[in-house]
Amino acid sequence: MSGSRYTKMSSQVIEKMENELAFKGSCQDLPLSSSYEAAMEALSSLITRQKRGDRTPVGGKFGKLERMSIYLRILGLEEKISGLKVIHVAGTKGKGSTCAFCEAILRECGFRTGLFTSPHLIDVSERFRLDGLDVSEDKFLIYFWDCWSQLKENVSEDLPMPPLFQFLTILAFKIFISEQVDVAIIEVGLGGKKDSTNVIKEPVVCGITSLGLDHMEALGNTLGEIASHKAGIFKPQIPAFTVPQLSEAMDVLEETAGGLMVPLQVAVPLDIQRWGGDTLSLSGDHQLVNAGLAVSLCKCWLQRTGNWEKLLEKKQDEVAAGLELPPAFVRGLSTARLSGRAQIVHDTPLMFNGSADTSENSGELTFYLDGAHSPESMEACARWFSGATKANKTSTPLSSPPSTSFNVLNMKSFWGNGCLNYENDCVQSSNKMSKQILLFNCMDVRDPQILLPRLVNICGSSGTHFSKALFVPSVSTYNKVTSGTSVITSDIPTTRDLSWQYNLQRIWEKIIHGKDVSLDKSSKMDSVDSLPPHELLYQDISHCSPTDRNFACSAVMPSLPLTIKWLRDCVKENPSLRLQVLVTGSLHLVGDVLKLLRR
Ligand SMILES: Nc1ncnc2c1ncn2[C@@H]1O[C@H](COP(=O)(O)OP(=O)(O)OP(=O)(O)O)[C@@H](O)[C@H]1O
Ligand SMILES: [Mg+2]
Ligand SMILES: [Mg+2]
Repeated sequence: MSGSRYTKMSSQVIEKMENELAFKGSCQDLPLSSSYEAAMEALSSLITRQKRGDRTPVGGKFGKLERMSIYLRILGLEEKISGLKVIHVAGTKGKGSTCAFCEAILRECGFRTGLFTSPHLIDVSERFRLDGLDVSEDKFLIYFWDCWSQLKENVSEDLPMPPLFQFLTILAFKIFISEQVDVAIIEVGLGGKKDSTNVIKEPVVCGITSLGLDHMEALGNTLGEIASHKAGIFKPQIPAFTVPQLSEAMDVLEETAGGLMVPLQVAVPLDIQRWGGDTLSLSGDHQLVNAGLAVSLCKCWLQRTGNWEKLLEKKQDEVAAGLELPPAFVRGLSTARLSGRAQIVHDTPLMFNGSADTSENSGELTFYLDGAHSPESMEACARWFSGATKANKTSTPLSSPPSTSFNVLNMKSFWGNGCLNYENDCVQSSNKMSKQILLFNCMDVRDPQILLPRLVNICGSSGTHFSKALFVPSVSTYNKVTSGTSVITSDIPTTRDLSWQYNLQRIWEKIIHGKDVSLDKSSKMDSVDSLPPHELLYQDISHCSPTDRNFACSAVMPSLPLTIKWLRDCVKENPSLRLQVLVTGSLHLVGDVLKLLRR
């Protein structure tokens, strides 16, 4: 175990460089067809056309977990998985965040970490992190093609290639085992009992995050049924933690735990007054619940692997000085990151070092990105957005944003508690006219009749009102796995069907006007002329009229790249404007926006 990573830094750095070189060497031997794009093509071929909730087996005579075991055996991984010291996390909402907190905490404690989360936003490699960083392309390619070719050699009618998520799970195990991580933090894909990740037989500890109604087509219609799927990750006598739940869910968790002699405890949400840090790196009140769970999971993991006492020995002074948590925990909770969840991106022509300041000639454009797509998460998202835009109005604490993986000139991006700006920006901001804009899309399996009113009501109850809503199709789809370098064109496909977006708009207008409004629109758009005039954004809500052809409260936008350009042009044209754009409803949409802002 590399418990004292920091003291051995120099030799480890050398070793790492040697490894990377060795990797590069072996990559050069890969045939051209084994490039990253080819890997994406291969992955895309694993996407099953099966509708969610359709339970007919997608191939072969074996059950899903049975197949997982066979694949792992083919790859020689089955035995080795038991050597991984796993934290396994299921739940409806907060899995990724909880896992990200756990990863950062244990890395700060000095361990080599592996983190497997889903879904990804921009590039599939985001799903696999080693020591807090997305797996490098070189390593990804080696492990990917290794798994791919071995499985391809062994497929048969009874045992076809695994579907996408199963393959990605196998790949995660392959990477973490080969890279000899000290801890593997594994997020369940869907449910628990039947999830591909549930081949883990003896995790160190299990976590169940907030439970709610989602994926009912696969998991059942009641909270109890859903809880029963999630509790399917419990293993005999292995400790488990959850968060405060409704009794309908908690009863089922307790019952399942009882049957397996699982000691199940409820982790208390983090007390922000007493935790010893400044701000959590992931914002929103709901993150206190996730952080509390992560603290319990990590503490348990450290105890069960014999490292808790060691950690206390080293840091006893600080802990004795009255801090609630060991300093490594505080550092982890203050730095964990997960893109597209309550993420703020300041899209200005300013550079990070502030040297190219042209903002006086331009308005401000800030994106608030949150991939919420279920009713509960939409509420959490609404509360966060209201709070974050308010915090900005009163120009509260000014601190430097944490560093980010983005390194682009015209974008500042960070994860924070609504503390948006550097000092200079706040002064400039004070005389700008703020407008809150919604940029929304959701998949047609979601119910916008629930999502949109929730968003409007929660925001409204804290005084946040959207002056406009823009409905736009996402660029990426479920049919293709793309890489971060894949091109997003601004062309509008002539055949694009926007009827779903018009449907969203109709629901929106009904919420705003309190009655049905008839829309006389063709559901196809094929020209840039279809973009609304910039004035749409300047008018205030009192000018909105359901009879106005341009629907002043909302607009359907023909393409996302054009929408971003349109927003940028709007603020360029109007220096006194400050647009705060909430992007939500779909992780695809959020990922696409992030991708477009990066360049
Ligand atoms: N504890 C929570 N309670 C309610 N909503 C939450 C909670 N944690 C996160 N969310 C909301 O859910 C969204 C997704 O968060 P996160 O990625 O942590 O969850 P997840 O369980 O991994 O979700 P997914 O189903 O997308 O994999 C966040 O953007 C936020 O809006
Ligand atoms: Mg989910
Ligand atoms: Mg997730």
